[in-house]
Amino acid sequence: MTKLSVNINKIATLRNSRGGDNPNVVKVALDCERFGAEGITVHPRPDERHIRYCDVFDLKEVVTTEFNIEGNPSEKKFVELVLANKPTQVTLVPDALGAVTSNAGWDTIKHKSLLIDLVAQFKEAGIRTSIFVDADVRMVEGAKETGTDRIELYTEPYAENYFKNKELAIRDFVTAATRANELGLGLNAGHDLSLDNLRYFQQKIPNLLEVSIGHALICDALYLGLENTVQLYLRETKAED
Ligand SMILES: CC(=O)[C@@H](O)[C@H](O)COP(=O)(O)O
Ligand SMILES: NCC(=O)COP(=O)(O)O
Repeated sequence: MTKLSVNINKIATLRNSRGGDNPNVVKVALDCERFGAEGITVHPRPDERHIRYCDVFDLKEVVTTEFNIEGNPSEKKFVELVLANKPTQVTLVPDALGAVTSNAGWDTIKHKSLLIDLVAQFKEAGIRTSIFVDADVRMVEGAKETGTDRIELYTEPYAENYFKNKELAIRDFVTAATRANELGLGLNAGHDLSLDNLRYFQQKIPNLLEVSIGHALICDALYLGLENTVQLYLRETKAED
């Protein structure tokens, strides 16, 4: 069954825009859990444009579902933050410093030794590991070599092509997911998933354990309300054929 992890980055974006504490990210996280969210995801970036490092400590104290921290482990401060908070899962993302948002998965072949060391460090601390990868079988196989528990398929290319040709848009993701299943890798997915494209994705992708969704969900909540929106997304993650 695919779990829904709500990414609350954009709540922090709104909070930071006025320098105060409204909306309060801890309250929103707890409300999302109360509305049915099966996880909370945050992505503290080095410039703290939205989620701040201090938010992670506050959230760790109260989140009772799966807590997923995403970020670039090339930043020593990020590694220290994760080890200090010991979330359910850490998702390693190769973001360039000035990137507007995450826009690519790891080259798990080129960065194999770095990833092996990082995965070992986090697993030794009892933290489940996930590596953000493109829907590329070579990158999936490279991820397996790192010892990671899971991969997260970067789904922006799927979302971008969904309305043009959904069968074509999903093709590489089914191939990559099938290979991950064969290798015994747990399978997550995220980036630009939405109420439009989520049901088809989760129905076609074998053994999808988790989707982490933020931007579209928070945008939808502006019109549909947060409780209703969380439950609409939950329904899409559980929809049978
Ligand atoms: C890794 C990924 O695709 C997203 O989880 C990312 O967290 C989005 O980051 P922004 O919210 O900063 O766009
Ligand atoms: N890992 C994907 C995530 O957490 C949220 O991505 P998005 O839905 O904000 O694009």
